[in-house]
Amino acid sequence: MTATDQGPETTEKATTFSVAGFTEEIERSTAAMAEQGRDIAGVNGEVDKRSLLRMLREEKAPLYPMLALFLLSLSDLLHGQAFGVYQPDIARTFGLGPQFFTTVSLITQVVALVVPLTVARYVQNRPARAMVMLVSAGLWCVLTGYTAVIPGSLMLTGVILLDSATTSANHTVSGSLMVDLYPPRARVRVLSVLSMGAIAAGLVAPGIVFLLSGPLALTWRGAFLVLAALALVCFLLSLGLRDPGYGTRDTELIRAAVRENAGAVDDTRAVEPPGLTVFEALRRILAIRSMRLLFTSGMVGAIATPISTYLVFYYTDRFGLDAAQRALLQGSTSVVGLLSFVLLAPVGDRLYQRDPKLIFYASGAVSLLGIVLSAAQVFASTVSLMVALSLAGTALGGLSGPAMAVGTMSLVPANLRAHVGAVTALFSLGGVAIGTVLIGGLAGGVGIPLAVAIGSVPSVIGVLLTMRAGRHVRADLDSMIEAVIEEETVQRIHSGGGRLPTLACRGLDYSYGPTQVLFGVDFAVDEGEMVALLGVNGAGKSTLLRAISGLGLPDRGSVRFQGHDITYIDAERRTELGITQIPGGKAVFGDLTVADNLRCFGYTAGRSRRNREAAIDQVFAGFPQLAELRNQKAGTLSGGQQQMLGMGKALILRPKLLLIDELSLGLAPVVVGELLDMVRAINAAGTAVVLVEQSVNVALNLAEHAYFMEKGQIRFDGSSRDLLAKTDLLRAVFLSGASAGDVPGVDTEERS
Ligand SMILES: Nc1ncnc2c1ncn2[C@@H]1O[C@H](COP(=O)(O)OP(=O)(O)OP(=O)(O)O)[C@@H](O)[C@H]1O
Repeated sequence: MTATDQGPETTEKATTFSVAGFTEEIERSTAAMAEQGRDIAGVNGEVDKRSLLRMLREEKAPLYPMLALFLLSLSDLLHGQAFGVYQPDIARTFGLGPQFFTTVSLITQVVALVVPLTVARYVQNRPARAMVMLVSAGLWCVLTGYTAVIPGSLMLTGVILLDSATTSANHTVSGSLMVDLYPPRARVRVLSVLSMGAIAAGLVAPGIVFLLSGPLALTWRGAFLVLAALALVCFLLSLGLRDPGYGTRDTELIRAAVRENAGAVDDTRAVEPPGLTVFEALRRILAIRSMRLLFTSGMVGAIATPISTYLVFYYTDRFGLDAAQRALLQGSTSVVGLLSFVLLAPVGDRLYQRDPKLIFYASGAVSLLGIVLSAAQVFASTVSLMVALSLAGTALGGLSGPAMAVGTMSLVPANLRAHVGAVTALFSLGGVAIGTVLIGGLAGGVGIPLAVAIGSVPSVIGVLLTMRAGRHVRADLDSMIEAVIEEETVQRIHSGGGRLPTLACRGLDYSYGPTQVLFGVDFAVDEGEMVALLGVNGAGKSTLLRAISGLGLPDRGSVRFQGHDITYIDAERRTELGITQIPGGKAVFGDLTVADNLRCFGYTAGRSRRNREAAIDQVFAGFPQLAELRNQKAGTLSGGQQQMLGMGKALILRPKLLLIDELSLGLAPVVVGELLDMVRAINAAGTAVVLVEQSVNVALNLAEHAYFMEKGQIRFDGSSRDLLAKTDLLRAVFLSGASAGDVPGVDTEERS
């Protein structure tokens, strides 16, 4: 539970309900396992001083996957390079102008947006990342080979698009696969080695292309054939790459530790977490505060992306650099980048292991320096100064690059890590689009030097956001680890024969914008139970219902339905799972007739026409008043009749959990009586009910189990009878003037 200085300190527990034990068991387990979880996840602050090779040997992490990942990136690079270099020759052969390539490139941008999200969703609950990479690499061979004999521009378009799709698919899964292949403390160094490999290959690839077109005098078709053969070699050598499964070297080990702690041998998962849709996965990732800041930082920072293109033009014009000199500058940048990885990546790794937030700060500092150096280039008076400034920026990149990439992945649940790249691409594409217009406009208007200086401002804001993200990283890593422990504890409780509550909310924090209104709320409802949720105006009752029904997302904590984590599941999917909410006073479609309103609920339940009409007849039998008004528009009904119609929703959907907000508000006692009879009948048929009420009488007459909320916290969790004895709590409700009824145990004097 979140410690907070707001609101009351403790929850009074008057009676122990079976569900209370559930939340407490999870609380105990997460507290007991947190330190071990951090240790397994490699974020306990201890720096592992073993050499990479020794660590990999001791932790039984083979080198082969690293080699395969390198070969696949090499293959990616070679065929990409070939397209880049031979584009003008291909264009000449088919009589194509730059228009053709810019149009195709625009479509590839769309592909690059759609494919990552689709692939990330595909692999979310399937360890198929190695397969995605190998299929992509296989297709590159075919596409590169086919390009050698390509007949015309139509097929060329197809090849370019398929190539872009497979490249995006490959990039989407590679980082997440590497993370699962190697132990947490080796990851930054493994990624550094792979990055160095990619830079080295980037230096060699142009040489190969030069060799093919220069000394060997091959046409572009011949060169593509040779490159296809090289890609084939890379593909064949990588065929042994396998997906080890999600979280095998972190979250699965934490789960095993929880099992061991519980003395359990059975590792089956009785309560499978429901898969998330793309939208739900995005919501899940964006609910992580540091990730939200990082994505925003990425978007804002990307505004400056076009600056590098303008700088190239600027060098060329100002210092008259020819192609060879530009290539030399490019080559030296790669060499400096390589050195930077060799020398600085180990420092970044140590910083990350000591405290992940340090790498966020270091990354911010490096970027800030990079921005200053890049802006200073436009004011350099000589080529050598300009080159020195450009290289100085690159020289620092190795410090934070790999550690930031690993740190970012570690914040996200294992099976959603492939989504990180996809979301990053989405955000930065927005930034690039803004930057293209902004920097382009500025360069034309005020000249390149001033445009570069002004364009650097968003980058500085991006840096500040990255540093701010660093402040939340520790808490977010802990939440991730806690969620894994909680998930496994639920499995243990279930497989140990324990009962899972119908609903269990744990440690819910909820905010509207900057205002936090729920503070560490624990709330559970047993199977078939009727629970009253009481509290004064503004205590947070409706907000809690929002988090349960999926109308709003908590900042922290979990919502479980029959053991399944549904915290980030869409409201409609919750309805399908069996959660229905009847919101106070606004439960109907005013423009539709009574009968059509009921039919709408029937469609939601996906019932057959016959069953739907039978269920509607049942509602009319329960509320004869509604039967008489069946063809009247719902908006013209009285408040009580509208509530009856709303209640019809529950009769038709037959949920497992029914949430009712303010049933009795403003209604005549006789109407309330009728509605309550129906609530009793629904509950007696097996539906668990949460009744949010301000009328203490109504709630406590109906429910045996009651919660009392105050200032966003649960103040009381126990039997209604015991709550009635808490006159100090109930007085607050009365003083708010919400109830007119008499409450046994609260005399008139106390109420005044
Ligand atoms: N959409 C919103 N935007 C901003 N603040 C909100 C919003 N909805 C509720 N709040 C605030 O959140 C707090 C909790 O409100 P909530 O409606 O959950 O309380 P409640 O216990 O259900 O009270 P009531 O019975 O008055 O609805 C209140 O301070 C309220 O002003």
